Formats: sequence, structure tokens, C-alpha cells
Amino acid sequence: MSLRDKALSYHKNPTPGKVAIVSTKPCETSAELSLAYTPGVAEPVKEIADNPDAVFDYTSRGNLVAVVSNGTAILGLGNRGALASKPVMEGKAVLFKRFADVDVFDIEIDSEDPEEIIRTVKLLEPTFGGINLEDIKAPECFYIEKRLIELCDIPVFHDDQHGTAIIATAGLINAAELAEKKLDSLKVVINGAGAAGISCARMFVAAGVKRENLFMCDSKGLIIESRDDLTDEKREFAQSGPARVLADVIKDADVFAGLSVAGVMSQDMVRSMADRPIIFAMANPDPEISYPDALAAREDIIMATGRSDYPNQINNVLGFPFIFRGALDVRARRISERMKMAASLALAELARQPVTDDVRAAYGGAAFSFGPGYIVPKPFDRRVIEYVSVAVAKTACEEGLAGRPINDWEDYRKKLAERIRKNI
Ligand SMILES: NC(=O)C1=CN([C@@H]2O[C@H](COP(=O)(O)OP(=O)(O)OC[C@H]3O[C@@H](n4cnc5c(N)ncnc54)[C@H](OP(=O)(O)O)[C@@H]3O)[C@@H](O)[C@H]2O)C=CC1
Ligand SMILES: CC(=O)C(=O)O
Ligand SMILES: [Mg+2]
Repeated sequence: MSLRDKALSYHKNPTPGKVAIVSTKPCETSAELSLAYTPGVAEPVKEIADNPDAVFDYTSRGNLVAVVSNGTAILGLGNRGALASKPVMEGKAVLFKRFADVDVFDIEIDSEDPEEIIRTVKLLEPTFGGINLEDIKAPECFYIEKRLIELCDIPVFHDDQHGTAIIATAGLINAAELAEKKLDSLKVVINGAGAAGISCARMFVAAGVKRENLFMCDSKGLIIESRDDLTDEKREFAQSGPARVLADVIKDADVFAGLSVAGVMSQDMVRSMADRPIIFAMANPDPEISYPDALAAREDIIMATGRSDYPNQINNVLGFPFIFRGALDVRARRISERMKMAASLALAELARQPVTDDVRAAYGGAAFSFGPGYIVPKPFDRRVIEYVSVAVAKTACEEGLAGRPINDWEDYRKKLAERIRKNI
């Protein structure tokens, strides 16, 4: 069966879609019905009306995230509309649950008007403990996220921006170490100046890449100051000098980060890069250059894609479930830059640790050890939650952003491990 047939059958059978609601309380008897519904349900209503914080004690709000999209940048497939984004948003819900036991409602909003999206999400705030924006295209995504962070008291996080940047930065830190290159010496080319490209650029610079060594291209080529079509976000990374295409910019680069579309990188471009180049071809579902093609071009590369079927999956699946887990557990009001960097450093650190039997078992007995074929942890590694969620929660507490700070970190770590043991 082809991948297409398998994927369509997976989504259709035995029940259409990938998610369902599960009740967490028994409702088998008339007595239980009187508690779950009227008259009993009036009691938590009154408690919450008197004390809004009680919503976290009597409802599932504290573990419920909205995955919100309008379908304007679905993976690398472009603007396919809100309805067509639903399989991806249901998929994100599955990953939230599977990897971090976070519940999700997927919300597809049929609008390209930022104000309408902001208003809709703000009105939904009482339902949720956090908002994960997904596959909303640039530049609107920047304004939508910024306004919602200002308006909401719960964390709002655009996954394509920050989730991607957090994992790519972890991968970059480790790949640079393996290539024996310092971050501040790297020439970095980012192809794609949308949600993911801009956020990766910002985080690479925060991690130590020099702004002047970072070259960003969009569909029109290198982003340069003399262009009159630049958004504020693109202008942040504009270089001086003449117009150039990717094939020129990539020469002698140490790093290529692809956050654009399938197939735009050639084997000649790979060969034109510096020694021991780092190539993260992250467009989904098909990368800028395929894993086999890149490796066939030269042997000294450290190669990653966004896909699950090759080594080194640089994909935000390693981020959003675990970041929200940590943020929800301390009731963080927002997800700060320090929390994001803490998540990234935790992932980089975990990849350097010996791999456990659980991970080997989840990957059919395959052996992994820190090296060019293993620069970030595997999503099925049960330790990711302990590393990333703890790092995020701790940083929120240190920064005074936690509404419900944790004191006993060993106990929290044990609870996370327990919570996830039943899922993975
Ligand atoms: N691996 C991962 O975890 C993730 C991967 N991605 C991938 O990154 C890509 C972009 O997603 P996202 O940032 O959300 O989308 P956006 O729509 O926000 O941005 C897309 C960007 O790609 C640029 N682009 C399109 N065609 C080309 C081209 N031929 N050459 C160079 N740049 C091009 C666009 O240029 P212009 O500005 O000129 O229109 C734009 O800057 C997708 O393929 C997506 O799957 C995204 C998130 C996570
Ligand atoms: C992985 C992801 O979020 C994307 O490609 O858009
Ligand atoms: Mg996405």
C-alpha cells in the first residue's frame, strides 16, 4: 500500500479522525448523574463564581490547551484553509496527549482577519489553560501572537515560531559541538523568512550566532536592506550588499536551516558549503533536500529533517507537549524567552546522555549515541518530559511567572514520570 493509501486509511478507520472526548468521572448511576449534572453541578458553579481560581480545582481547564489554526500555512503546503488544517490540529492533539498527557480541543477558525482571530481566541480564554497557535502564516502570526499575549492571562505560544526555534537551536548547539565549530564563528543561511524562519533566526542569535553572520532568504532571494518589500521582521535580519540568490548565499556557509518549501536545495549547493556543514532541511512533509540526496552529495555533513522516518528529526513535536506541560503545572502566565532557552538547553543536554533501554525498545532495538546521526533526543524518550517540562517549570518559578510555584522538584519529577509511564 502507498503512504497515501495508508495515511488515508489510518485517518478514516475504524473511526474518522484521531481524537475523542473521554470522561474522567463515573456516570453510571442516578446518584452519579445528580453529581455530574444538575443538581450537583451547581455547587462548583457557585464556587467558581465566587472564586475564579477554583476553576482549576473543579474543571479540566488547567490541563486543557486550544490548538488554534486558520490553515494559512499548513506545514509546507501553504494556505489550504481552516477546514483542511483539521487533520494536522487533531495530530497535534494526539501528540500533546501521548507525550505529555495534556488535553486539547482543536479550534479551526475560518478567517484570515487577524482582529477576528484575536477576538475569537480571547473570547475562548475561559475554556483553556493555554493557547497553542499553529500553522498561521507570517506576517499575521507575529501580530496575532503579540496581541493575544497582551490580552490573555494564560500562556499563548505560536508553535511554528518558538517550538521550531527551540528544537533547531538544541540541534544547532549539538551539531556545532560535533563539527568542532563555535556558534559565534558560524555562517548561517536560513531559507524561509516566515513564522519558523524568523523565530529560528532570533533564537540562533540569542544562543550565540552573530547577527552579521546570519543570511536570510525568502521566495525572492537574500533579504537585503535595499529591498522595498520587507516586513519589520524581515528587516531585522536584512544584510547590506547586492541582491543574491540562495545558490550564491549558501557558498561556504557552515549551516543551512530550511524553513521554506520542498526541493529548493540542490546537491551542488550542499557541495558548495564549508567543511562539515550542518544542514537542517525542516520543511514538511518534504524537506528542502531529501536526507538520502544530501548524504549522497558529501559524507561530512550533519543532516536533519523535520520527518520521523530519518535520523535527526528537528521537529516541534519535541517542544510543544513538554513546554505546555511545564507551563500548565506551575500555572505560568506566559512563556518567556528564558523558559524557551531552558527548554532548548535541556534538549541539547539530554541528547548527550546515554540512551536508555526504553528508547532502544521504542525504535526496534536501534542503538543511538551522541554523534552526527543523533543530535536531538527521540520524542519517545520518556526522559524528555523530565528534562524539558522541569526546565520550563523551574524557569517560570525563578522568573516569578508561576501562579502556583513548585517547591519539591524531586516529587514533581516523579509525578511527571508516573503521568507519562501510562502513555508511552
Ligand atoms: N520541522 C519543524 O518543526 C517545522 C517546520 N516548518 C516548516 O517550515 C516551513 C515554513 O513554515 P512557516 O514559517 O510556518 O510558514 P510561513 O508561511 O510563515 O513562511 C513561509 C516562508 O517560506 C518562504 N518561501 C516560500 N517559498 C520559498 C522559496 N522557494 N525559497 C525561499 N523561501 C521560500 C516564504 O517566503 P515569502 O516571505 O517571500 O513569501 C516565507 O518566508 C514549512 O515547510 C513548514 O513545514 C514549520 C514549523 C515547524
Ligand atoms: C511541524 C510543523 O508544525 C510544521 O511543519 O508546520
Ligand atoms: Mg506547524
